[in-house]
Amino acid sequence: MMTTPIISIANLSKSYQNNLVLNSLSWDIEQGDIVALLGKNGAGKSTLLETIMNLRNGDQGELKLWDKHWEQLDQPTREKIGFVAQDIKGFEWMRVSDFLSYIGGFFPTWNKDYCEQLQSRWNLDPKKRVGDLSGGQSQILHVIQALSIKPELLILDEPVAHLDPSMRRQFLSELIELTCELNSTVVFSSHIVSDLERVANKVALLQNGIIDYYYDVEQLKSSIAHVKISADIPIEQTPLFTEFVNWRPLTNGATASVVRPLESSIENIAAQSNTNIETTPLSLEDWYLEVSHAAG
Ligand SMILES: Nc1ncnc2c1ncn2[C@@H]1O[C@H](COP(=O)(O)OP(=O)(O)OP(=O)(O)O)[C@@H](O)[C@H]1O
Repeated sequence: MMTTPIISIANLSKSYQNNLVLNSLSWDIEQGDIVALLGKNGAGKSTLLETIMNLRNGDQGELKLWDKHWEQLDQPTREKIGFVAQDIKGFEWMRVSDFLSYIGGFFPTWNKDYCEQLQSRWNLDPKKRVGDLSGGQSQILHVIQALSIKPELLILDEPVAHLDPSMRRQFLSELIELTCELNSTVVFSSHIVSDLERVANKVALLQNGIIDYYYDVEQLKSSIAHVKISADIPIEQTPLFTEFVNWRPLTNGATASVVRPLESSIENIAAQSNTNIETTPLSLEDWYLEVSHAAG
């Protein structure tokens, strides 16, 4: 059954002076998905997420949330969206509890009890001043703020960037568990592959100004592999092998990496190309290295 995507982007472009950051990017995100948006530093993740949030304007293209342009979204719908920007400053003199009640005052959907539960769950001291929080605690504060409206759509720009490695995974998985209880759709950016494992069900890779890869995580994990093709002669990459990158012909075959789910099975490809193909599974980490290397 076809459903309307919760976020629908068509041919979105955005440049800063001569720097083309988004290049006719199209992307649909379905209701209920937990999407990890990967991309190198400077790939344009913040630009994309802030454009989705209507905080930046694209130069061209179309963006719809719940099948409506921003100007058509009514206030109750806008209040179903939680957003955590990358670095948030301000209100430094306020105590955590005062800050949260102040912000809560702007949202009819604010759930005070839930907000307090989250503060104790993540050990955020309500008496501390916002300006005295560590980078990680400040991120937790803003995630609590975004969750306290029980959002239907939650957009997080590098939500765990300031947490130490042991906390990153734990906090992210608790956060996603909570959003699953709320049935929220979540998009979070990161440049670290291990952040998405066991947390996201979809992975998107932003590079060269487009969503170059967008797959179901499990489907992708079961497809990606390093392959060694054996033959009597060097094998060049042909149109049959579009899901492969880093193709290297050898005197007796070739090596390459499968980086997208294959249209046909490896056995079929081997039979069609009259070769023998050995595969070694790739980790998502290796996949990310291979695809970003291939993109240059
Ligand atoms: N306001 C701005 N004015 C000019 N250039 C900008 C502006 N904001 C971003 N850029 C440039 O656009 C590109 C993309 O930046 P963006 O912050 O969207 O990337 P990112 O993927 O979020 O990076 P990171 O992972 O480092 O946060 C970078 O080259 C950046 O320098």
